[in-house]
Amino acid sequence: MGTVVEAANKEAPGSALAQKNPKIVFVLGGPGSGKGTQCAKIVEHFGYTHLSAGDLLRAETKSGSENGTMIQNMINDGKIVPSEVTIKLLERAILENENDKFLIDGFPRNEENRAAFEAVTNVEPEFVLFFDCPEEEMEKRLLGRNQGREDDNIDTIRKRFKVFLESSLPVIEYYDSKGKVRKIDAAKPAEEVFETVKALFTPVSDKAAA
Ligand SMILES: Nc1ncnc2c1ncn2[C@@H]1O[C@H](COP(=O)(O)OP(=O)(O)O)[C@@H](O)[C@H]1O
Ligand SMILES: Nc1ccn([C@@H]2O[C@H](COP(=O)(O)OP(=O)(O)O)[C@@H](O)[C@H]2O)c(=O)n1
Ligand SMILES: [Mg+2]
Repeated sequence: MGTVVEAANKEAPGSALAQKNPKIVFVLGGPGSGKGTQCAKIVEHFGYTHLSAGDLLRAETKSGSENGTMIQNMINDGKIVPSEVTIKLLERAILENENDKFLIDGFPRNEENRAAFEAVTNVEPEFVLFFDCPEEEMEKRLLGRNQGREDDNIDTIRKRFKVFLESSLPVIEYYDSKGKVRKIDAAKPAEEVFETVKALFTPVSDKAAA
């Protein structure tokens, strides 16, 4: 971890990303909690750009890049890809886009992700959406997802749940201690979940006017 963070610290103050200073919302929750589904709705209503770390990593495996095989193997085993790789993809996607509001879905997924991103960008998330959903509901959704994902099989799903509990929940706890977490009951139907989400993105002044 040291090397990524050290390198990033050197880069941080004048980096292109730090200069752009984008507005960022992290979207977290277990596999199958509905992150991608809710992000699509937020994009539609609130003009954010959705960046899914998993989608960026999957695209990279198909690009024939030197890291492709390593990324594919880690995804198939439910493991978290080294931060350096994921952050480069996120950084590029943010800089390529003229929008300055981003939903970063499925990142940071562990302490290394979190610390390295903070060091590179010097950017704090506005807040962190946490989709809270029971494991048995998430398992049911993942087994029914039908997006042709190689990691949506029961063996890999179990590994992903373990990684979520051991590595991702501590990141959520970290942001919770800073008062940044907006926890949402994600076990309800998607439209009902979005009603709660919507309230978080609607400015207080608009709510008063409505
Ligand atoms: N609230 C919900 N209730 C039931 N099914 C849902 C809900 N939200 C999403 N789904 C379905 O569950 C699966 C996983 O959702 P997805 O948004 O891909 O989750 P994530 O990105 O957190 O893994 C998809 O097939 C999606 O259509
Ligand atoms: N920050 C991240 C996000 C995803 N990933 C990898 O990509 C896989 C799929 O992530 P995803 O966010 O698309 O998965 P879901 O939570 O949407 O089901 C993860 O299980 C990890 O192997 C990662 O290594 N680091
Ligand atoms: Mg997803």
